[in-house]
Parts: sequence; structure tokens; C-alpha cells
Amino acid sequence: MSDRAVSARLRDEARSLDAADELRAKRAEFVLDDTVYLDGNSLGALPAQVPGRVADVIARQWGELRIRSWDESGWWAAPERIGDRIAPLVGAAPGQIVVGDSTSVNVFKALVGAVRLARGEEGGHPGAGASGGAGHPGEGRDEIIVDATTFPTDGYIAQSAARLTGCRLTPLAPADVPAAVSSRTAAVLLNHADYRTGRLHDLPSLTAAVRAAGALAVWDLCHTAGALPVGLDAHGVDLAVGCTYKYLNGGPGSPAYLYVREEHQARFDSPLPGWTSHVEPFGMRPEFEAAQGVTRGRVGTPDILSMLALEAALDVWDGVAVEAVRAKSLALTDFFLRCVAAYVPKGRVESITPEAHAERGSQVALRCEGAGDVMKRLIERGVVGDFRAPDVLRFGFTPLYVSFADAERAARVLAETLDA
Ligand SMILES: Cc1ncc(COP(=O)(O)O)c(C=O)c1O
Ligand SMILES: Nc1c(O)cccc1C(=O)C[C@H](N)C(=O)O
Repeated sequence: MSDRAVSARLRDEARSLDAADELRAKRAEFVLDDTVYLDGNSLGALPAQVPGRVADVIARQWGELRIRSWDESGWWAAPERIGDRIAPLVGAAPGQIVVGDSTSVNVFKALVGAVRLARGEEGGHPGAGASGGAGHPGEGRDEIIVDATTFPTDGYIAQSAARLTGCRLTPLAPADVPAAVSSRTAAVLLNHADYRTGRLHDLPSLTAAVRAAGALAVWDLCHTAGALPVGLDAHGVDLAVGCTYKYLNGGPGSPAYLYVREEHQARFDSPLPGWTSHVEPFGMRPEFEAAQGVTRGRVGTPDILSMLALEAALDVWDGVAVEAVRAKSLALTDFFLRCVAAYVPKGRVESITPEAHAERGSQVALRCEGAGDVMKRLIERGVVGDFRAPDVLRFGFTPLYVSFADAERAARVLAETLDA
């Protein structure tokens, strides 16, 4: 078939796929232009209702109601309220997610909290806090396992958490965790999807292996929340964290979240107890006494402007099933890979994203010579992905606003760029 005929066929196919897409109306709920935006795995696009809602928060809630807004505009309860909005997207029942701080800070809370839980340490009130001494169920748990391929921040924080808790740190590929986790392991920190390759790790079986060894499983959901079903409750995940600025479209620097499984909440001993995690914040007492429930995962004053922008952004999920998002995400990445195979001469790029659906997140990563320059030229030509050192082109597929026509155009422009 001639190049023209191949292109005509793929464009036709994209049109049919878009026409049959049950999520296609969602695209109109975002502020987009005619660029192909494949960087929603770094910064999600702006949902159209956010500017108006944030303007109201600033002008009326802050400008007019001022301090009254902590109660009257629901500011104080926002971290738990918005946590409950995120909960169904990651398969959690209400009351287990609190929103606030960055992912990095929540990794720290979750990991140190997990080690304390694994050792059976008690905290949350003065004088409490056994040191994992004799007779303790968690005695001898002195290892943290961390995903060796992790996004750097999780690795750095795991190193610090290990030093602070007197653990040794073992970096491992996620697939090697079941064979390595032992009665010495306190906690295992894993990424649900690899930020560079887009590989999806097997959360159910890895969590089961970690728990079977008596350790706690802590998951970073940055690259999966809002892109595919996570099933935190169903799979027995102990603690989890994630950002909200990627597939949840909360905006630059929007607050992250912390999931603490209900069964752990009464003993969850945050390493960052602040006044807003206190049972009685306005009692201003010198002794710390943790709040009930996931509220003890809070630290300080919530970042209200960002948090309420996120709350407005979450409206785009009304009536959307994560399963439908997953089905479209796989169809998009399959179609993109097919278009790349059809347009790009053999050997110019190599996909490092797994073929198998069960092992694929919502992005395609292509290894390519001169990837940094190639991505610059792609962006100039209206196809926005990103470059990850040393040689990876990353394309994120956000099913709420990316179309099959976008996928076809991105692959076609990539081939033209490599040809030029
Ligand atoms: C897996 C993962 N964890 C954490 C982060 C970032 O953490 P933070 O929100 O603290 O910048 C990112 C991306 O920025 C990420 O991809
Ligand atoms: N959080 C980011 C930021 O503040 C600036 C630029 C990029 C980011 C990212 O999210 C990077 C992203 N986690 C990644 O997967 O590479």
C-alpha cells in the first residue's frame, strides 16, 4: 500500500474510533487548542469550570467572607471532603483519603508510618511509642524495600526514611519483591506504573506477597490514578499516595493525597504530626493527640486555593466510570503504537512500553536517538509530549480529552520529524 493510502486508512480508522468513543463528549469540558496534548501524565489540561470556581473562591469566599470561610465555605473540611471525591477513582471506600501536601511529603508520612505499623509501635499521644522492643510482633523488622526504578523523589525519601527508622534500604525491581520480602521487611514502596517506561506493575499480587510476609505495602499512584482502576480496598493495599496534577487535572502543584487503610488508621502514627492532625486543633494543647481516622494524616493549614481548584477539576469525573477510561486508554495506546509502526521507518524508534495490556499504564515511551531534539521539534509542530533523559520520548494518553485522531496525528508528525 502507498504511504498515502496507509495514511488515509489510519485517518479513517481514527474517525470511526472517535465516533464510537463513549467518552468523546468529555473533551469539550477542557480548555484545549489544536495542539495534540500528550503530556497529561505530567500536567493535566485545564477543566473549563475551574477558572470561574477559583475566581469565586478568591473574590467571594476570601474577599468577602474572609475568615468565616473556614466554616461557611467548607475550607476546614476540604482535605477529607476532596479525599472522598478521589476515593471512588482509586477503589477506596470513604474516610480513607486525605488531600494535602506534595506527593513527596506524603511518601514520607506513609513510609515512616508503615514502618511504625509493621513494628507495632504505638504513637499519637505523649509517652506512647514503643521502640519495637522485646516481645513485639514486629520485632526485628529492619528493612525497607524500594522500587529500584522509581521516580527519584520516592527513592530519596526512602533513603531518609530508612536512616530515620534504623532500617536498611533494599532497592529492587518490583517483580523481584515476592522472592525477597521476608520477616525482616517492614515496608515496601512501589510505583503502580513506571514513570519512564509506562510499565504497569501487578498491584494485586505484589501487595499480597508483601502482606503475606507481614510487611506493609505502600503504593505511589501518580501514574495510574484517573487512568485505570486501582482497587486499593479490594487488593488490601495498606497505604498509598498520589499526585493530582496528572490524570486528575488538578493544576500545577495541586495537592497530593494519602490513603490510610481503615484497619490501620487507629494505629497510624504520622511522622509529621501537626496541629491540623490533632484531635482538637483549636485546643492548642502542648501534647499531641492524634485525630481519629485519616484526618491524622493532615499536617498544617490546607493550601485552599489549589485544593479548591482541584475540587472543581474533579467535576469532570461525574458520570465517568474508570473502567471506561481504562478501555479507551488501552485502545488509544494500541492505536498509537500501530500508527507508529505504520509511519515510522523500522529501527528509528523502539517502544519500551510493554505490549501486554496487563503490563501497560496509560503512556507510550519510545526510545529514540536524539530524543531531546526530536521532542523539541515535535512540540514546535504542535505535538506535545516530553523527553526523559537519556533517550526517551514520552507520550501520555489522557482518555478524557485525547482522541484517536490525536494519536494518528502524533505518530504521523513523529515520522515527518524523524524524516526531516
Ligand atoms: C511517581 C511519582 N512520584 C512522585 C512525583 C512527584 O512528587 P511531588 O508531587 O512531590 O513533586 C512524581 C512526578 O512529579 C512521580 O511521577
Ligand atoms: N511535577 C512536575 C513538575 O512540578 C514540573 C515538571 C514535571 C513534573 C512531573 O510531574 C514529572 C512527572 N512526575 C514525570 O513522570 O516525569
